[in-house]
Parts: sequence; C-alpha cells; structure tokens
Amino acid sequence: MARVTVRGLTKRFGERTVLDRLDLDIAPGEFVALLGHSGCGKSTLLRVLAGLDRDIDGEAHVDGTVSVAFQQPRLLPWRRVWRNIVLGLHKPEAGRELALKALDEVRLADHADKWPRTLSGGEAQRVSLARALVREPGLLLLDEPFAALDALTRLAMHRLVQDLWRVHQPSVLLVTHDVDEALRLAQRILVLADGRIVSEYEPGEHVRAKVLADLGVGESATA
Ligand SMILES: Nc1ncnc2c1ncn2[C@@H]1O[C@H](COP(=O)(O)OP(=O)(O)OP(=O)(O)O)[C@@H](O)[C@H]1O
Repeated sequence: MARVTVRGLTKRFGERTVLDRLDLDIAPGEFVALLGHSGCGKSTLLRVLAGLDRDIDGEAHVDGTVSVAFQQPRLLPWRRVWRNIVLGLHKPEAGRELALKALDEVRLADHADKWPRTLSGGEAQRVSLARALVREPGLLLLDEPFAALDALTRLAMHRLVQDLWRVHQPSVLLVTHDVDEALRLAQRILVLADGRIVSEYEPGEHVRAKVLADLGVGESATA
C-alpha cells in the first residue's frame, strides 16, 4: 500500500504543456480510475508516477514500490512464461517458486513453461499482471490493460483484478476509456482534462452520465 502525493505537477513536451499544475492524492490501498480523452496526458502521468519520466516541474511522490501493466503485455518472446515473470527480480534461487505462486493467482499455474507466443491475448495479459504483482508493489499502475481484450475476457479480468486487489491491497491507478469499467472497479473516478483533474466521483447513481458529460460524450457511449 503506497500513498501517492502529487502537487503542482507540470509536464511539457517542447512548447506543449500536457500536465498543468496537476494535484492528485491516492490513499494507501485505494483503487482509483482515471478517465480522459485520447492524448490528454493519462499515460504521461503514469510514466511520471512510475519514475520513468523525471523531467518535470512540481512534486510527484510515491512512498512505495511501483509496478506497471500496459495495454500490450510486453512479454519477451525468447523467455518462457515463468522467466518473464521473475525477470530482473534479483531472487534467482526463489525465482521459479515465486513465478509459480504468481501464476497460480492468475489461474495459469499450468502455463509456466509455455512460450509467450502460444498464449491467447487474455492469458498474456494475466501473465503481465502476475509479473506486476510478483514485485508486491505498493502502487499498481494499470494503463488500459483490458482494452485489447474481447468483452467476455475483459469481464473475467475485472473479477480477477478485484480478487487480486483484495488479497494484495496495493493502491491502484487504472487508466481506462471505459466508464463502466471504472464504475465497476474503482472506489474513486477522476477525469483528466486540460492538464488537470477536473472532476472526481465515487461510483453511484448518475455518475456515469456525469462522467460522460465531463468528457463531452452522450449517454450510452463509452469515452
Ligand atoms: N515523448 C513525447 N514527446 C512529445 N510528445 C509526447 C511524448 N509523449 C507524449 N506526448 C504527447 O503528450 C500528449 C499526451 O500523451 P499521453 O500518451 O499521455 O496521452 P493519453 O491520455 O495517455 O492518450 P491515449 O488515451 O490515447 O493513450 C499527447 O499529445 C502526446 O502526443
């Protein structure tokens, strides 16, 4: 469980200001979803929180370790599944055991020795989740991890992520374009626009319509 504290975060790419004095707090163990139009800076914010981009103004502090799962699972094709999970962990003696435990948690215990290319999209995404969780992160950053999956697989992934969150209790920041996904999974929903968090909601009545209105899209559409 990590606490996230962001104050006055500004990120520029050349002349373009993508994040503009953004403030954000995430409490330890909280599950937060972040919505916003394509190109509004969601991935940029995640990269800053992951420590992948330090060329910023303002303050972005995470008091714990961070793992990221991306839209594409990004598995190394020349490593078997279990080796992908523990890659870079620096625990070679416990490596396989740790990987098997993590694979069991994402219900892929019998896939440890497979090659990534033999996995379905949903399976690869579960391996990616296992790889993120084996690091026991205080903060789990999920950058549209379900966007490329079919609807049924996505629903199964939602349940899995909820189960894993309850067991491991990391703080989570989920970037998504799907308002219903945010409503289903998150305790708090943030809308990013013009470089800042412009509104925040707890899931409840009428929130779907309010978020869609914030995003300038009508009811019945996704963002
Ligand atoms: N390395 C970079 N150099 C220049 N501009 C960049 C760089 N990375 C991102 N940008 C720009 O910053 C803006 C925000 O990008 P970002 O990827 O954070 O958006 P996003 O909200 O995650 O979009 P999407 O929902 O489409 O993934 C975009 O206009 C993008 O072109």
